[in-house]
Amino acid sequence: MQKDYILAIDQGTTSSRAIIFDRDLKPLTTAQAEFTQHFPQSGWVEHDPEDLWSTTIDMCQQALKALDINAGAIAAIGITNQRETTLVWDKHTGKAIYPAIVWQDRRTADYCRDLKAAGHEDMVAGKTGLLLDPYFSATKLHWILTHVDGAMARAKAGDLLFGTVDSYIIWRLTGQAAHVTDATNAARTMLYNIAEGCWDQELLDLFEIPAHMLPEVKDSSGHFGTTHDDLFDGAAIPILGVAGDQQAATVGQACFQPGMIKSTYGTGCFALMNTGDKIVYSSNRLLTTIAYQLDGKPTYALEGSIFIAGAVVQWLRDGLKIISSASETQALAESASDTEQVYLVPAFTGLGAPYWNADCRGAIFGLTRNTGPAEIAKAALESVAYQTRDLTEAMSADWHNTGETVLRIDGGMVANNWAMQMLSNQLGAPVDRPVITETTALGAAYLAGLAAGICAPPDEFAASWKLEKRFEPNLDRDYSDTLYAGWKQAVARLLHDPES
Ligand SMILES: Nc1ncnc2c1ncn2[C@@H]1O[C@H](COP(=O)(O)OP(=O)(O)O)[C@@H](O)[C@H]1O
Ligand SMILES: O=P(O)(O)OC[C@H](O)CO
Repeated sequence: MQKDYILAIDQGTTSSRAIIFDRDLKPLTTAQAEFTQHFPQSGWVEHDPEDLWSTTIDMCQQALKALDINAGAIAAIGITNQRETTLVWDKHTGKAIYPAIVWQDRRTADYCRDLKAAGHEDMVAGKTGLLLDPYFSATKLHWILTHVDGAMARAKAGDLLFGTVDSYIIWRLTGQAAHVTDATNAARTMLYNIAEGCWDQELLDLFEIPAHMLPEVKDSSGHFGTTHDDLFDGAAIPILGVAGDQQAATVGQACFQPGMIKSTYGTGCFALMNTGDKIVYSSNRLLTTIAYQLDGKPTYALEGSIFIAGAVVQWLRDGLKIISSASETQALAESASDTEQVYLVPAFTGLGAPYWNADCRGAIFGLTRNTGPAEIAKAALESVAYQTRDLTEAMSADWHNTGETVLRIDGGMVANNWAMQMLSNQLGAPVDRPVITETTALGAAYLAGLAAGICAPPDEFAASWKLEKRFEPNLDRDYSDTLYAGWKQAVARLLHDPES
């Protein structure tokens, strides 16, 4: 049978998606299902592993049906996923021993504080490129092993396996045959030495993790396993591409040259700058990570992670109820008074890069009797631009790039022209929106297609990247800087900086 399609699985924080691409990487159909978020205690976020699996497999079946094709026509599967989220399962029964602890979960904040106080942060950061924060998998995995009855003993006996979401989905897709991950996902666990390209014994000792629970780490494009006969009418489909979702978006945006930046605006915002084969350690509280690994060679990136971007717009809709759909924010911002300068700092769950403060909470500054929904909506959109400028300023301080920086944007929020224009004004640089904004799935499909021999090498793929709209700065630079200074002051007040 002619194998004309690539199936990309995007297992995200709030939904699972399956997208089928043709051989030219044109998306043909998308199936998407949301699943329940569990918040058992303040600061805790969990997913039911069965939900992650069942929505994923159901969406694959639904996409095949929508396109009316047989699974046998799929040449390869590419997987991309919410990163850091931690699962532990029994290798004999396949059953997870605890819900998936989601990347947003802050339950290990005290443990991280203790490890910092004991002086481990420099060693951890030096090996992993990450900060000692609950965000990453290691402290979540330690929590499961030390809080679930008997878990540590079973792990030591070799009965339990650990994985990020990609590993868990592959384990199930392959009928429990493959326990693998890729280097980009491994780089988010805080157990992986990004310079040496291996799990690190000193880190495993620190977090008390038995090495044999860990998956084998592979290139982002290569053979991860083959789907089990029972799943797709007997078709054995090879899984040929895997990358964490922000890294997959970096690939989908063809940010293959050092200095290129992509920024994805979904629930949160994640900006990655390619730093080539150089590991750049941040002096400005950014993360160092692996952007992708091809032919055994890692390409590194600096990453800025903002926890709330599009979610602030959801809050306007579901919390404040001043809009009924996200797109209304554009007209509201356009109609807002020029003389009111309101700042909204959306620290609903603390602040991520470059502040890394888990304890602060959101605030609105500058309210007057004239402040209404339009000014609040404008301030919400502006907060996304200011937070991105925080990241790009930190990136330029870490990476002394002489060329012009262009930011490639994607994610649901980039549909908002007002917000993207504001972003360009704040950065004082062009902002490029591509024709395909489903770049995460595109990246996963490309990695799979590359290994399948269907897709062209990276330089040719990069040449096929298509611009839909470029936003250029159109506001006086001094005025933009004054607005940004106001934002910095608002954040300083929130963090109780005595200097503010
Ligand atoms: N026109 C718009 N203006 C502002 N925000 C938007 C707009 N359209 C979507 N969003 C925001 O984008 C987010 C959805 O983007 P998406 O990439 O699907 O996110 P995720 O993959 O994280 O669920 C939502 O938080 C939504 O509020
Ligand atoms: O699932 P998303 O798109 O919210 O992405 C989550 C990130 O991978 C967390 O690091």
